[in-house]
Amino acid sequence: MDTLVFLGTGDAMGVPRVYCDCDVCMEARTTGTNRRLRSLVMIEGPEGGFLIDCGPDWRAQMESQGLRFAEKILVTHAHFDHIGGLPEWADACRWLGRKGELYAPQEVIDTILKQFPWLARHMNVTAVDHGIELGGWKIKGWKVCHGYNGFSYAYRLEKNGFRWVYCSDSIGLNEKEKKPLHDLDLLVLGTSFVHETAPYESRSVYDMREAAELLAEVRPKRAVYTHMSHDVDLNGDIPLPSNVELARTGMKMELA
Ligand SMILES: Nc1ccn([C@@H]2O[C@H](COP(=O)(O)O)[C@@H](O)[C@H]2O)c(=O)n1
Repeated sequence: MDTLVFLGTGDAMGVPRVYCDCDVCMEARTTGTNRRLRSLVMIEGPEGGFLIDCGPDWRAQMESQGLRFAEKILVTHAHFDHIGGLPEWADACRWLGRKGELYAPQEVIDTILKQFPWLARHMNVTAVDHGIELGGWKIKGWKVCHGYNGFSYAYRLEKNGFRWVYCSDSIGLNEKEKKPLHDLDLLVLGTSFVHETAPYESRSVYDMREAAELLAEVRPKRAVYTHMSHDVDLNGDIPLPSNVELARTGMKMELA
């Protein structure tokens, strides 16, 4: 059986935010329930495992699991909070004398290699625009609106009849972008805020009110929210649809 492990559940700045003394950030610094590294998940299973994304907390996330090597990483988009750990991964590949396998859509690969041109010396890079199979999962990606910050990709994964989507960075999806979100056993959705009050045109990720509307439309059996900022207090009483839970650092779920 495959397991999904949430190694990072935070937004681009993580929790606590360096500059912030709010209650959630202070709690994150002390007891730590709200301590959140940048969003990254690991899929583990008998046919092999892989990571989705490789943000700047990748090193700490590997250490937290006692992992010494990541062989395969699938990337959603080329923003710092999702690719900032790639140079450290490349260094690990170099010093271990092993090639990593990096997977992403071609336009994402182009941006990554422009920013970190030496990566290609230490890893094989594969475009996934026509789909890919990893760990026995049939995976199809599609481009999703990331609002003010441009675009990201979401991935739909299917194996042994279990269907789930990882969509960490999106907002205001149109009908075409929503289509692969139907008939899901699990939707992992990024929701940076409970209720984000910034002007819509300055925003880049769903908030939890908008996410509830999306879920009412696409009706996954279950949903997990991730990519959460310091607006989200895991000790608080956040109104959520009955089939939704909030991801916690280190949380594991069976994908069956
Ligand atoms: N072209 C860009 C634009 C933004 N970034 C980084 O992405 C993060 C955006 O945060 P979200 O709330 O939209 O997830 C932030 O770390 C920006 O610095 C980038 O790398 N490239």
